[in-house]
Amino acid sequence: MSASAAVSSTCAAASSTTSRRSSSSPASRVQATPRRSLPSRLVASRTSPRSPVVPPVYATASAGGAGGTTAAAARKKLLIFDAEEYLAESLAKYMARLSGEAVAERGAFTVALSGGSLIKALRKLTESPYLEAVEWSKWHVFWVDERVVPKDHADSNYKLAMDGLLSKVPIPASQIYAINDTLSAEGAADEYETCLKQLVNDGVVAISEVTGFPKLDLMLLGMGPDGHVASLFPGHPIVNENLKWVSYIKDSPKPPPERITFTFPLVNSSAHIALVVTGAGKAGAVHKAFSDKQSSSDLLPVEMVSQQEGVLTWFTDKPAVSMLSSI
Ligand SMILES: O=C(O)[C@H](O)[C@@H](O)[C@H](O)[C@H](O)COP(=O)(O)O
Repeated sequence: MSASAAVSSTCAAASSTTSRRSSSSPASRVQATPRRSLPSRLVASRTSPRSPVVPPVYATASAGGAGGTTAAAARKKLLIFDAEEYLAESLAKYMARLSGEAVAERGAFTVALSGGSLIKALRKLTESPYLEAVEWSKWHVFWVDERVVPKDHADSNYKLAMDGLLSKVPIPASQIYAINDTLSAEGAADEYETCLKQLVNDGVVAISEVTGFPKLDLMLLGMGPDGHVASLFPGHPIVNENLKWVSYIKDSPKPPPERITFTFPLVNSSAHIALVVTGAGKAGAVHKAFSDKQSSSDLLPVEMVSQQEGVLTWFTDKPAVSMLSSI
């Protein structure tokens, strides 16, 4: 059995089996060097001697864009990096800062992962100084979207994250909320929502006073060339779901077809959202997302990412923004 399959925690089971699983998971077996509890401002200012953070070449709020309101635009930040290496370093620093702030404020850091290239971009978190400085024991990890496949399947976002990140940092296994891969897509989505409700009741997950939906500290999104985020695809009715926290699809245009996904009201209730978008294949969708000429009738899913509170930060590279004329 693979390392990722060995951790069989599901969202529903997590709260009742905390102590048993936390002592036996690959994640909890990681022997990090003794953690130095640094204030978040210090964590944020540290850089790795091997790969110094190189400032992004451009950073701004968009002139208009998704959501349309001036307030929403003012909370959008575009970071463009010369190399993926610098993006990864900056992303780790950003996450360490947010983690430090959330732990200081609420005693927990709630973060949702996507699949795809994002996980590779998180690799610096497994290295010094982040491995030692981040309070991993306070992390609660969710999936923005997940493919409905067994957890040890090559298509599983859980496996991807476990192999690339979660098996290398000491987050208690009971705080890693995988979907129940024995259920149908519908059943898994319902159970995941129930799990979130339980964690809201337990005070682990906050609730947005503005929207009434759960307010995770950080939502990490990738974007497809078609402008999809999570498993919210262009033209699919799921993008208009406004009641459920977690929903499902059985006809995803990106394989595999069956997935569960956070809905837009949940995504947009987050305290922070990071959109990690690299490569020339994404340039068209990035261009549309930053265009001033938007109409609500043809919004790409990425253009529907618009928080009620908090900041949306784009982590990009030059190829991804190559169609933005003002840069
Ligand atoms: O499970 C999934 O398919 C993802 O969550 C999906 O939303 C992904 O983030 C984008 O497709 C971007 O993927 P890339 O970064 O690999 O292009």
